[in-house]
Amino acid sequence: MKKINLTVVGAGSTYTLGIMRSLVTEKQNFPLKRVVFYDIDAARQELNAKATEIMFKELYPEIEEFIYTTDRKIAFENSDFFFMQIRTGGLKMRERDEQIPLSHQCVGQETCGAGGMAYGLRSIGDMIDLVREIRSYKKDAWILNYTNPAAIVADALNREFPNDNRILNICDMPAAIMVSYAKLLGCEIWDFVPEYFGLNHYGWFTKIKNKQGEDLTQRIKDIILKEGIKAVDSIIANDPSWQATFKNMETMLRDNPEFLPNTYLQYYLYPEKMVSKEDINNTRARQVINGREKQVFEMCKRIIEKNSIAGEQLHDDIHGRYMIRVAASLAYNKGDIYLVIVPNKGIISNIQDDAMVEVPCMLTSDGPKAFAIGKIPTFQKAMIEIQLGYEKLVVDAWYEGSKQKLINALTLNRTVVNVPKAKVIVEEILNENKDYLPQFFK
Ligand SMILES: NC(=O)c1ccc[n+]([C@@H]2O[C@H](COP(=O)([O-])OP(=O)(O)OC[C@H]3O[C@@H](n4cnc5c(N)ncnc54)[C@H](O)[C@@H]3O)[C@@H](O)[C@H]2O)c1
Ligand SMILES: O=P(O)(O)OC[C@H]1O[C@H](O[C@H]2[C@H](O)[C@@H](O)[C@@H](O)O[C@@H]2CO)[C@H](O)[C@@H](O)[C@@H]1O
Ligand SMILES: [Mn+2]
Repeated sequence: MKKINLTVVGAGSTYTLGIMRSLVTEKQNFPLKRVVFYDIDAARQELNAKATEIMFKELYPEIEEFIYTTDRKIAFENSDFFFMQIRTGGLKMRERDEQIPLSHQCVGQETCGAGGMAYGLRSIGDMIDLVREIRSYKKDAWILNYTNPAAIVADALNREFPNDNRILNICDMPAAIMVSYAKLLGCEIWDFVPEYFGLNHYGWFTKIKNKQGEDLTQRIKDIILKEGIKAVDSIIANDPSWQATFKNMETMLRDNPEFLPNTYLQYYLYPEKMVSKEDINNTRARQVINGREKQVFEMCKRIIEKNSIAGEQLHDDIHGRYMIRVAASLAYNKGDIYLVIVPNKGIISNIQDDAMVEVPCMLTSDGPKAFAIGKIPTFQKAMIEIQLGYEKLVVDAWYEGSKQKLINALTLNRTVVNVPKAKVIVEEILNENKDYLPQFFK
C-alpha cells in the first residue's frame, strides 16, 4: 500500500484532535507518510499541532514527517489528500447567525434556514479560493470537504470546478445516526449498507441492509418506536443538545413512519418547537464555545504540559473515521459504498440534474459512482425542491450580489416563509457580514 501524504486545512478546528486519533485507529486502512496542518490562525493551530505531535510519537511513530504551517505553498504542494474543515468567521459569527433569525422567531441554526444562509455566504469565497490554490499545486489530489454548510459549499464548488471529480463533499450526520442504529442492533456501523437520498442535512434512509443482504429497516424502526434512540458516538454521547435531537428523530418517525429521517429535518418539520426551546443568549455556538472548544484546547494544553497523552480520554470518533474510510476507498480503489454529496445527473430521476444530492456511492480511484435511485415520492420530492430552490438562490446571490435573491431564498425556506421576515433578516445578516460580502454593497 502506497503511504499517503495528508494536509488538514482548518487544522485549528475543534475536530482535529479526534480526526488525528481516528487516523491512529485506521492506520491499517489508510497508512500515512506525512501529515501537514494548515490554518490562518497560527496560535489555535499550534495547540492542536503540539498535542498531535505528542500523540503521533506515542501511537503512530510510522509517520515520517509532521509539520504545521500558515504557508499555503508548504501546506499544499505535496499532498495526496486534503481534509477541509474551515469555519469562516469562527464560532463568534456562528453565534450571530443563530441569534439574528431567532430574534425574529425563526430557527437560528448553523446550517439550516437563515443562519445556514449567512454561514454559506461566508464559506463560499474562502472555499473557492482554497480549492483553486490547492489545484495550482496538485491537479490530482483528493479534496474531501467537511466545511459547512456542505450543501451550499458543494453547489458553489460544483459551479466553479464542474469537471473536477476529485472534490467530494461529505457529512458525518448519516454516519452518526447509523452508529446509533448499530448500537440498537448490537452490530457495527461498518456492517451496514444504507439506502438514502436527499440534500445535505435534508434526507431520509429508505433502507438499511447488512452486508449479507438482510433488510434491517423494519427492526430498526420498531426498536426506535418502542425503546427510543440515543446519540452514542463519543463526541455527542454526553451532550444534552444532541440527545434532545436524537429524541426528536423518534418523534419524526412516529409522525411519518415511511422513512428513517435525518436529524436535521427537525428544523424544517417542527420550526416553532425548535424556536421555542432556544435561549438567544445561549445558542448552540455559545454551548460549543463553553463546551467542545474549551474541552479540546484544555486537553491540548494538558498533553503539551505532560508531554504525553497518558490519562487523557482521547477517543477516535465517527466524524474522523468516516472521512478516513472514504479516503481509503478512493486511495486504494476499494469500491466501498459511502454516502457522499454529488451532482444529481439523473440519480434521482424526478429532481433536477444540477442538484447536489447526498446518496450512496461506490468509491474507487475513478471517483464516486452513484447508484440510480429513480423517482422519489411526492412529499419528499416537494420538500427537496423548495430547499433546493433556497440553496440555488443563495449561491446565485453570492455570485451576483443580489439581495432580492436572498429574500427569495428565505421565502422558500420552511424556517422563514414570510416575505416581511425574510426582508428584515436578510438586511440584518448582510449588515453583520459586511466585511465578508462586499459584492452586496456596491
Ligand atoms: N460536514 C459535516 O458533517 C461536519 C461535521 C462537523 C463539523 N463540520 C464543519 O467543520 C468545520 C470546522 O468546525 P469547528 O466547529 O471545529 O470550527 P472551528 O472554528 O473550531 O475550526 C475551524 C478552523 O478553520 C480555520 N479557518 C477559518 N478560515 C480559514 C481559511 N480560510 N483557511 C484555513 N483555515 C481557516 C479557523 O482558524 C479554525 O481554526 C466547520 O465548517 C463545521 O461546520 C462539518
Ligand atoms: O452543534 P455542533 O457544533 O455540536 O455540531 C454541528 C455538526 O453536527 C453534525 O455533526 C456531528 C456528527 O454528526 C457527530 O457524529 C459527531 O461527530 O459530532 C458532530 C457534531 O458535534 C453535522 O453533521 C455537522 O454538519 C455539523 O457541523
Ligand atoms: Mn453535516
